[in-house]
Amino acid sequence: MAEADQHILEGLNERQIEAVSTLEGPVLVVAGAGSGKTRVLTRRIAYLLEQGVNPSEILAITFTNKAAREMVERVHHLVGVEAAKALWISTFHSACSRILRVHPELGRLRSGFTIYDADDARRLVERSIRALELDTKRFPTRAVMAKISSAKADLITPREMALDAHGAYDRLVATVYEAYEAALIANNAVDFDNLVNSVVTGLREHAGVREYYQRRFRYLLVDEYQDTNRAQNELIGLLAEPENNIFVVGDSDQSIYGFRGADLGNIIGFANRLPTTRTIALEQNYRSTNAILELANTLITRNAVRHDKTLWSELGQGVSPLYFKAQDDRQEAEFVVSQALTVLSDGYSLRDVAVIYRTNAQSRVLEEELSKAGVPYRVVGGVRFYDRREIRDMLAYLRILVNPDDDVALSRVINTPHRGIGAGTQEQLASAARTRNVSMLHALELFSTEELGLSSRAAKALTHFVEMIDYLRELIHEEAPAPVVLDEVMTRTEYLEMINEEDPLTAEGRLENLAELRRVAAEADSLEAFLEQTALFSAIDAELDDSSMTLMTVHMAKGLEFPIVFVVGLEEGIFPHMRSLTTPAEIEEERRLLYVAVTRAKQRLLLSSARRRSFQGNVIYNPESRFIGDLPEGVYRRQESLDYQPMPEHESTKKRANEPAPYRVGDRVFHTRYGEGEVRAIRERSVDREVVVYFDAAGERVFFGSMTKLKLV
Ligand SMILES: Nc1ncnc2c1ncn2[C@@H]1O[C@H](COP(=O)(O)OP(=O)(O)OP(=O)(O)O)[C@@H](O)[C@H]1O
Ligand SMILES: [Mg+2]
Repeated sequence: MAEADQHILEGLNERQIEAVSTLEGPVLVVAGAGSGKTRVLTRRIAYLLEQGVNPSEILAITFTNKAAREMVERVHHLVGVEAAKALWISTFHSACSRILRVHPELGRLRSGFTIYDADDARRLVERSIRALELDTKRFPTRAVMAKISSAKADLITPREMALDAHGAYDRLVATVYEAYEAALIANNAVDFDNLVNSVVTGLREHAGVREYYQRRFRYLLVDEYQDTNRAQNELIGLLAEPENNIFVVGDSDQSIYGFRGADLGNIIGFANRLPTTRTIALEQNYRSTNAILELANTLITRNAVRHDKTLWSELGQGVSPLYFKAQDDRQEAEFVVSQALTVLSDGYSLRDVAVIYRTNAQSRVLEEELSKAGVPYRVVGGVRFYDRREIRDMLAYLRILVNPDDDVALSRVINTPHRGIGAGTQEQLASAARTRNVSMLHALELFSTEELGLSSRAAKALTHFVEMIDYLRELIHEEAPAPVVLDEVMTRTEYLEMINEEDPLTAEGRLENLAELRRVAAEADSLEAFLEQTALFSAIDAELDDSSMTLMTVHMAKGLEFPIVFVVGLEEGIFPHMRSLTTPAEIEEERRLLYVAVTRAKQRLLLSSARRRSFQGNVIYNPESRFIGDLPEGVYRRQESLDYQPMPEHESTKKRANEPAPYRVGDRVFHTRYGEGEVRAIRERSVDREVVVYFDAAGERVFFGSMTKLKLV
């Protein structure tokens, strides 16, 4: 064996070496958590390069951008920076968007197309529902979107959906789907699902392009294969032909994206579809102590639908997992804080600690307790940077400049800041554009405002707006750098003034965010590259700070590992989640989620639940999670505190709410921002009070808790 080989194969067991060095034909690695699947995949890339494979012939797919970047780094480490640069290591979404940038025709797109994220897509679906004059109560956007998205995961077209429809409702959903797809094309945009789907359908239709990519990507590698959907699997299958040098790793016990259309059949049927497959199983776990693995193994064997495998490790027995049953969510958070501080004194750092929960909403109480104790933390996937309003507004402006057909972006900012283009005018413009089959901005450029049937008052504002956009677009033609364009947008649109005037309290933070955006823009090669990067940014990408503790959902934690792991909120209705209690299959997916969570832990695992917690403004009592009941006492230690004084915070808000409200329904009130209005309803909630006011100028608003800004008139 050459010396370089040894270096690359060093620190791998025999079966891992087999997985790394079997280069020709399909290879399937099925193995439990922490058995080195990702390590093997990374080493295999290095090995391929070492065997003389050209970096540009390799396409490796990971599940998050963060995982992709980590892998680039590891490969960089193993084979040097030049080779690492030429490789395609990316998520399905970024690989497909890269292909579409070069071949937009695959998705019936034109260059400069926009990638719509979930929020953009929602707006467009809603608009399609309205355009078809369907009742938005019977066709709630979210429900319709879910149906469309799951159809797309299975590569089902609107036509096929209509043919398969059982009953009128489903047929109408298919019509919305069709209208939505048409609107995407008209806006020169793709949503996340279509990134993959359009490449698959496009490659099927365009033999030339298909053969090009098949020749180009001679070696394909996929991590977390158990979570691929049908469309993603088709893509891989298509690209791998005819040589089928395709290497996939996965663990069916960690399949947790069923709700998004992931298909376990992909991994189970892999060897059947490709009969020359070499299947390799790994059993040794290199991540966790045996105490943690025992708990994980006992838990997952309760699932009926699975292949039996048992993980073991040579890392010793270790500390037995601890389960703490708190009186309420605040005490649970205090437990996390105090335990985290204890492990610090054992020589760990906060970076070694992760708190994992089932739903994002659970982070709030934890965050409050951590801030109170002065413990630095980072929430992965909370209100994400790119979801903040000022960031989305700026990006919408930039998108219009690059893609004037992007009506969703245009609608977002046409009247932000306020420039007298109200909802009525926008509706009028949208429908005039629709009948002329052009985008809203083009309608304004091609037709006079009279022709479009717009009022003369609106006409002036609109002309002004178009002039401004034209001016800014000049910058794009001159290929001005992204931060320059961004600066011009902020000043020309008077956006900064708006922020300053709107709310002095939050202005500072928002200006900081915009400065941060400018910094990111400065690092991008071009404005297009910048927009693409922001569209594909996933929550997990937030850089992990060296000295803070990490808070995140189970879905975000997949593939990661931490010395100390807390799994909180082990209650019926939370974990398992209340939306997943109906079928055994749903419960099994919840159990796999918990399995993923606990197998992130290397040395210490701490589980907890609360008898009582505040939830969406109410106090709820949940029984202990059935998953705790799955575990025999032997695999964990149990702790409960009975002498705890519950919920001081909640009591105080309650008291405030119990004081009589200073006004009654029907009273006239004044608000500094909205002016005068009438109190329409006062609702006492267990922890707070809700006041509904109908303002003469601003319409209905709802206020919570302290209402210092409302004065009786
Ligand atoms: N042969 C080995 N010797 C020593 N450490 C190893 C070996 N194989 C893997 N490891 C280490 O074990 C840990 C788990 O490996 P890795 O993350 O690749 O597992 P995985 O199978 O991808 O897990 P998951 O299913 O959670 O994604 C890592 O820290 C890795 O570096
Ligand atoms: Mg992995």
